[in-house]
Amino acid sequence: MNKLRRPVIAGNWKMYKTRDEALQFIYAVNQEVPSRDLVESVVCANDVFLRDLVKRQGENIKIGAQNMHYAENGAFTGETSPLMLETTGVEYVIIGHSERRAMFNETDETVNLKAHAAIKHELTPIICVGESLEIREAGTTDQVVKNQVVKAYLNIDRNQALKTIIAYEPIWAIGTGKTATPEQAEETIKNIRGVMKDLYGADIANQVRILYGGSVNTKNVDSLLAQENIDGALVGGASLDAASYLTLVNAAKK
Ligand SMILES: O=C[C@H](O)COP(=O)(O)O
Repeated sequence: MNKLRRPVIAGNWKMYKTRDEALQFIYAVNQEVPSRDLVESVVCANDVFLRDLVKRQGENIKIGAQNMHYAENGAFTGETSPLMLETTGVEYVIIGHSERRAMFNETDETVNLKAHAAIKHELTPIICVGESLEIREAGTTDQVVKNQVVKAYLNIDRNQALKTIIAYEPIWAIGTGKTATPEQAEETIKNIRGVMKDLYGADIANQVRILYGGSVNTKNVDSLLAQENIDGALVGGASLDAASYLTLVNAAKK
């Protein structure tokens, strides 16, 4: 792909896979994923067996969580804190996925608090933004996504911003089989990079990785990653199968 920035392929397993299935996946891909110098290969799994996966991860694949609370502890029944995630050894955490925004009360404010908490605990936040179909049809995608990005990065400084990854996921493309065209994805991601430039300057904006997510699969990955500003993918369904995941990470190799 010959990318300016090191590509990232992050699988988001959502609420799929038992512990045994997850471990089998890791055993299957450990020796097969390309060197980390070429592509950052990540899978984000359920909290219950994160520690088991981290123990068995090879040097070229890393494990992430799919969410966390922003507080270090407190009366938050059922939640996982950044301190707790730290003890599992994970290196990444997805923040603000549209499913969490839609079903679990995630807001731009909590996304920002979680981004701060992740950075503080040396977890790489994969910060999700993206518009609904109504917004795209109304022609206000750029404004809405800009607003999400600005709010997510409130009081995050330049050095901290460098430690983040953004995932642009149009809600209408998630799990629907309806991928944004490479040009649509590139246009919005270029706009996001412009927002980062306004916030932090060109040097930072040019280093932050921005991924596309939404029905990425082995057939469309090449055309999406061929776009100048798309640095990888956040992948749901197509990350569940080891062979499919390996095709995606190999496609993203520099
Ligand atoms: O986090 C991943 C996204 O929700 C995309 O899911 P999908 O690849 O199944 O459309």
